[in-house]
Amino acid sequence: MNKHKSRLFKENVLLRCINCGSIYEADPWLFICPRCRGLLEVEMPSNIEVDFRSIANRRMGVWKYKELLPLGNDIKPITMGEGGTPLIKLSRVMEALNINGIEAYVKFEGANPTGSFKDRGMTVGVTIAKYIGVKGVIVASTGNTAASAAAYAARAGIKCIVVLPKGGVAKGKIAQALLHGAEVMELDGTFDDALEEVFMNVTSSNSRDLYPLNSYNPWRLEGQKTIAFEVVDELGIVPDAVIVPVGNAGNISAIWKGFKELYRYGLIRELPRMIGIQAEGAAPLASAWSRGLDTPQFIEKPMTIASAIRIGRPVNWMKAVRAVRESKGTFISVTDEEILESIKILARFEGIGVEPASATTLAGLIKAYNNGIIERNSTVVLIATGHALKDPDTIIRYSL
Ligand SMILES: Cc1ncc(COP(=O)(O)O)c(C=O)c1O
Ligand SMILES: N[C@@H](CCOP(=O)(O)O)C(=O)O
Repeated sequence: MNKHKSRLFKENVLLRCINCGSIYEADPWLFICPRCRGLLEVEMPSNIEVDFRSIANRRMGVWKYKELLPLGNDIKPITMGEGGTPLIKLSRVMEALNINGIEAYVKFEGANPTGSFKDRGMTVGVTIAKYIGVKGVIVASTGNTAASAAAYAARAGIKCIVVLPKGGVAKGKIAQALLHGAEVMELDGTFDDALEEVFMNVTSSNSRDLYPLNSYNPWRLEGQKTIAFEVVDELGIVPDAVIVPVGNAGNISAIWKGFKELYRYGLIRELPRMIGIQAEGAAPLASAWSRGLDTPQFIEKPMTIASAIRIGRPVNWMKAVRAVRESKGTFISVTDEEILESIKILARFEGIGVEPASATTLAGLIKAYNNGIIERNSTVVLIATGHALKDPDTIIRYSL
């Protein structure tokens, strides 16, 4: 029997506060800077021995890039082969929309085991939860985080508690959480209220029975940065722009972190522009951006048909604003009508079925092209975050 437990984190992995820059030792339970209450981000070691060619024979997916993840090399992951999602070139859509001179791809995250990009984060987050020996995991959710946490917790043999905004979650996602045995609690209020409840409970309690896996947990976001790795690995170039739906704002931050790390390790020579898309009724970041404000104006009652991104107080707003600013990108808002139309276009012209939040990316591309934000001869990747089957009611209600 091996008496020495493998190290949870690689040597020289640290946590850095994104607000005051304080540095801390890697700690699975540290989420917020004790000095200034800013969010933390994982700082990877300054050099890493890996390049895309040396791992070319490995199976695609999150763990293909294990050298670029903070977990110790001997840690056994809780995995279902997540990641390695298709990168689908758009052709008929571009013709139909008369968008010329742009090469556009959809990174179809709906092909993950539970049908959304959250699986990339959960494989890392639940692996940590299992290693540290908690009884279970806890999340607030608009649905996909819940479905994913529930499935990975089931695979790890631990509990999962999900707190959902009552009436605010698409049916497919609630069904998944229940199917995988999660304890589902509904709260009268918004997702933001639910997240605050979970956050306050976890941080104010001394108990370490339940491990929180929302995106204020910087370790979970490490799994999501592999979207950037896969895009470069498969395309063979760095796209000019990456278009990402923005809700709690963790994913755009994680993807940008992934690109920056590739750059820092000398694996790429350019960086893409990050374009974050919000739905008009839930656009604290896009509306602040368009007014030239530094901080978002939070929305008490966010409203959009895209329930996954019906979020008024994005917990990762500071990371996301930094990603967009550093990358010389932008935030854009799109209407519900534009979202519905984009679902239909992707489905009819390319056979790609996405949930409403994901369709913001095509709506955003159309706007960005029409406004000259994306120039001719650009290569653009749209991150289609979740599968159409997540939200069948919207498809039927709007006769899509
Ligand atoms: C399908 C889907 N797309 C986009 C998002 C937005 O991602 P983020 O919260 O990381 O901004 C979410 C969840 O928030 C989601 O479930
Ligand atoms: N859309 C999300 C909202 C929660 O985001 P998280 O990244 O903080 O978990 C969901 O699916 O619940």
